[in-house]
Amino acid sequence: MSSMAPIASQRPQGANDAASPDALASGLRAVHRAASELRRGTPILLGGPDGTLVVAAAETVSARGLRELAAAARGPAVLLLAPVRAAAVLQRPVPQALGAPAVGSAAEMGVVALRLPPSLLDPAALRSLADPTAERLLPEQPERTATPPQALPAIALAKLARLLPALVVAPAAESAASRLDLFAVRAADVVAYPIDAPASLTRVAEARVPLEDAPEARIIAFRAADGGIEHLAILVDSTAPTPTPGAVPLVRVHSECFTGDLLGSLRCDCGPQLRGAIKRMAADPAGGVLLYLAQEGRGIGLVNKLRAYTLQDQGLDTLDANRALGYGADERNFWVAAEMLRAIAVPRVRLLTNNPDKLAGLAACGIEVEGREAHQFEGNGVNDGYLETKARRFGHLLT
Ligand SMILES: Nc1nc2c(ncn2[C@@H]2O[C@H](COP(=O)(O)OP(=O)(O)OP(=O)(O)O)[C@@H](O)[C@H]2O)c(=O)[nH]1
Ligand SMILES: [Zn+2]
Repeated sequence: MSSMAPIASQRPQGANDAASPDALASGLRAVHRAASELRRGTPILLGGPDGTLVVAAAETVSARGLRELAAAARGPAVLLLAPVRAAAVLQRPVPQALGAPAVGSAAEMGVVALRLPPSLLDPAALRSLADPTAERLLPEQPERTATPPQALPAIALAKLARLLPALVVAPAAESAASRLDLFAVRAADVVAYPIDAPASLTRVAEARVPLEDAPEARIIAFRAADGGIEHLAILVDSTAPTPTPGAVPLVRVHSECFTGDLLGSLRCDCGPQLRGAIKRMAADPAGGVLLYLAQEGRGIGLVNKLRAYTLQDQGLDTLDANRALGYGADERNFWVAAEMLRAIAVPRVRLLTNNPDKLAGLAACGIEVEGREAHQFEGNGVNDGYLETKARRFGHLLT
């Protein structure tokens, strides 16, 4: 495949199939730009079939952003929160259906709207409502109200921006976009993003990078049309005495973990899994491929992972900490991995993992998973509870 050709070989059903490559790229770019606006505290417009919302992130919005939001609105602002966070803010128990939803189930998603009295339309109060690690006494309690249209895509956009899924929104006035120079994005592009972004990957660079445990390793970088962070494929040639090139390779799908991979954090098992996978691939007669995906913190981003760690120090486990922030237990999908494997002509794999969702996820994306090899490391005294939670609540396979 030419290095600049898009990899959109097998776009899944449900994506915007009629879209030309140009339309696809402009939709992706618009989502990425809207996410950046939210990250810097600026409101955006989110347009859908039932009208347009003006949207700002509770975590980042400034007093100026709130004034811009009010100027663009034709109705009162409400706060959108994920159901588990809303239940905490309202000081009510999490509804039964949400107490123990299956990982990745529809019950994990959802959105609740709260009316915002004027005393809470203030950046510090909004941050406190959004962030369970930054709670403080508020002058008033918000009340539940009707959920506006486009609430779900709005929450999805906050998650793509790796912000807390907590948004101040209001119905937008007709002329808001032109009058106030706010960036506008279509809800349909936000919804299609998780599938369209992997379909737009291109190979952008490749180099030989000898590694301590794999002297012949090569790294290939892939970039999506949104301009986001690149994903990497690390090709590990076999150093076994009798290599069998062409045999089904060992593949590890590894989500980035700054703390574990780079700093040697003892909270997780990512560092040993990363280095251990490369060592194992080099020793395997078939060699291997390690896909290093820009999906820090199971897709919630480093900042939210640090917040999740604070909640874990207060007694929650890794799964409930994600949910308390308003995120699902695992926000990843593995389309990116499948597209990268297709691009390097590896349609069949032996997968190095304990995670049954990775096996199912890759298979659902068209990769033939010929077998699984366990990739288990002993606890280190700090991560024992984390490993136990992965086995008990995420269903990780122990052998
Ligand atoms: N949100 C969150 N993410 C975490 C936590 N601990 C580790 N991670 C992230 O989890 C990801 C690591 O998961 P993977 O190495 O793909 O492993 P896995 O899903 O456990 O499956 P295996 O293939 O069996 O290792 C990385 O992105 C880490 O940053 C945590 O407590 N909270
Ligand atoms: Zn980790």
